Amino acid sequence: MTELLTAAQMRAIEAAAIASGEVTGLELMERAGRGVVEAIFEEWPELAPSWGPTPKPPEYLLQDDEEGKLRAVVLCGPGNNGGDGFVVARLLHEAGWGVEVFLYGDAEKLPQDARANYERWMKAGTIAMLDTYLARRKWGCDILIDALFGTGLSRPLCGFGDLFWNTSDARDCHVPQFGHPRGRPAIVSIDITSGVCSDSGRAFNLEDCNPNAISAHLTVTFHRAKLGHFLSEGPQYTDRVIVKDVGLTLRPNEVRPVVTISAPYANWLEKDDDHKYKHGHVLILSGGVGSGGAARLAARGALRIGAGVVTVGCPAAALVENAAQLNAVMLREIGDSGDLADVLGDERINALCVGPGLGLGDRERELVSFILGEGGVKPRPTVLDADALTLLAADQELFSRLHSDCVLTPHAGEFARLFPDIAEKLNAPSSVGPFYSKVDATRDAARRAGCVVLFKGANTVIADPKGGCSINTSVYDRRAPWLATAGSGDVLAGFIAGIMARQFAPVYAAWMGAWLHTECAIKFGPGLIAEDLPEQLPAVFRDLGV
Ligand SMILES: NC(=O)C1=CN([C@@H]2O[C@H](COP(=O)(O)OP(=O)(O)OC[C@H]3O[C@@H](n4cnc5c(N)ncnc54)[C@H](O)[C@@H]3O)[C@@H](O)[C@H]2O)[C@@H](O)CC1
Ligand SMILES: Nc1ncnc2c1ncn2[C@@H]1O[C@H](COP(=O)(O)OP(=O)(O)O)[C@@H](O)[C@H]1O
Ligand SMILES: [K+]
Repeated sequence: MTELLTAAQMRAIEAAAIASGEVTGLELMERAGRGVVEAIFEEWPELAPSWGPTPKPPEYLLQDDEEGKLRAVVLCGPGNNGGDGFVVARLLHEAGWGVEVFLYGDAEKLPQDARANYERWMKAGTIAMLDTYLARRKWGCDILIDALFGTGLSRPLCGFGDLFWNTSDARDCHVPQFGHPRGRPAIVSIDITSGVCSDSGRAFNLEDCNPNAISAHLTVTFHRAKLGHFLSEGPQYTDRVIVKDVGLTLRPNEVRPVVTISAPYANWLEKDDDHKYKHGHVLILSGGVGSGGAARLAARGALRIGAGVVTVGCPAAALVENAAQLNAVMLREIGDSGDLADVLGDERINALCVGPGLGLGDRERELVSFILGEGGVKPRPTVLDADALTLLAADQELFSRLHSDCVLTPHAGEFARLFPDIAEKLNAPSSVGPFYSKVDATRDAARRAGCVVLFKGANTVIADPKGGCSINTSVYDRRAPWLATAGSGDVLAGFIAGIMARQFAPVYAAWMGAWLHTECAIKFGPGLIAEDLPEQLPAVFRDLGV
């Protein structure tokens, strides 16, 4: 589990540390710059001063640099991100590199600590204006440091993205051992790639200029990753994010950070030596003839994840079709709410899953309404997905009966139907940051619904009504785009219902279900179809030590 911070939270942590006398701003900046240089040498060990024979620089560099030095270009902005850049320039220079620094903005207006590091750099080298670098249209370096803007960027930039498409010496820059096949230098962003909002991951866009953000091979951030590294377009602008410790202590009483979900403990998932009903009984409602596939996928997911018993309920006409496809999963006729009341008379049924392939007719509305307490039925932990979400979106009275043991699992389209105003705010073009993020939207939705909301996508955000929020990341080393395949959401709904049947609170069931779902996709790899997902669980459990 890793905490992810907003720019305001990071500033508050830094300010508290400085105010307490624990550290000065200047020392923090020095640690940040040192962290960047360390990360560069860790990422490309052949560049580190202690690494064996001096690496041979590319030929074009030898022409204008007889000493055969490695070269860095550092682009510094007008704030403290630029200050970090001056520190990196100085440290690389001390390590024997040829370093050129270009400044965007007015040196006289640099904030105090950045100004101090500007002065220190000026004793070692020179500074030119950024325009001269842009006009040169040559990379002229092995590593380019993006220290233009960090967490303080609040308005769109124009023109910096162009730098990466108009450079004539890109081919000459090809240095195979750096592993960048497009022939660019290694591009390293300090804190966050300039042009990306650190709270939302959205790029600051201006209509006439595209792209507006820098694309980096590596981003080095400090203390904790920022939300923008994971959300929205943020991950598209960097291949990797490394977090460097700068000696700050997070004060959890002062900030309530969003967390990334990590592997559940094995003992949470282990079963004790008890009988099947002690491991819970899930009821999944299915649609009519020809529409049972989604419920069957959910049922398979619920059973594999460890529910003791799983039952699918369907109309009489669909019994034969479902019976032909189900073995370990049980089957009951549920035509209307009377049938549902009979089945729910069995108190051992302790988790419900409703929505996948359900349908949108009167029968289905009646069933969802019954599950949500109409007629006095005891509310049980319930996953509402797919068609159940569409029914909720169309019926305010139904929506108002959601309770704290519900989990809503919308994808972006369902989210927009359920929470149109929130989705509009999330998708509205905006030029002033920080932008409203998927985290903000999911938190607002959970507060309104009064239950857990799991907002799906490459990054799935899970929020509870009290503001607790976590992200199941599926980017960087957990990338699994092949999970976007028909029916995979149905399996996820089944996973969550199965975990709730094992008596985990809805929010834990949501985050464990989402994490295991991605893990199953990673385990299988490309070519995955929804049916494959539950079948990966035994191997995933083995890896976890369950
Ligand atoms: N505060 C601290 O003590 C530390 C800060 N650190 C660094 O400082 C960064 C944050 O510094 P700042 O808050 O100064 O923010 P930035 O350096 O990200 O930039 C803020 C500056 O850019 C200007 N600006 C914003 N949008 C602009 C635009 N579109 N065009 C032109 N100018 C624009 C602002 O008016 C402000 O002057 C972090 O990302 C991190 O790299 C690190 O050195 C660690 C210590
Ligand atoms: N690019 C992606 N990378 C990783 N996971 C993704 C990506 N796109 C979608 N997913 C995941 O795939 C699942 C798709 O669910 P959903 O949209 O409900 O599909 P369906 O209705 O076909 O089952 C969700 O769990 C979602 O988080
Ligand atoms: K930056």
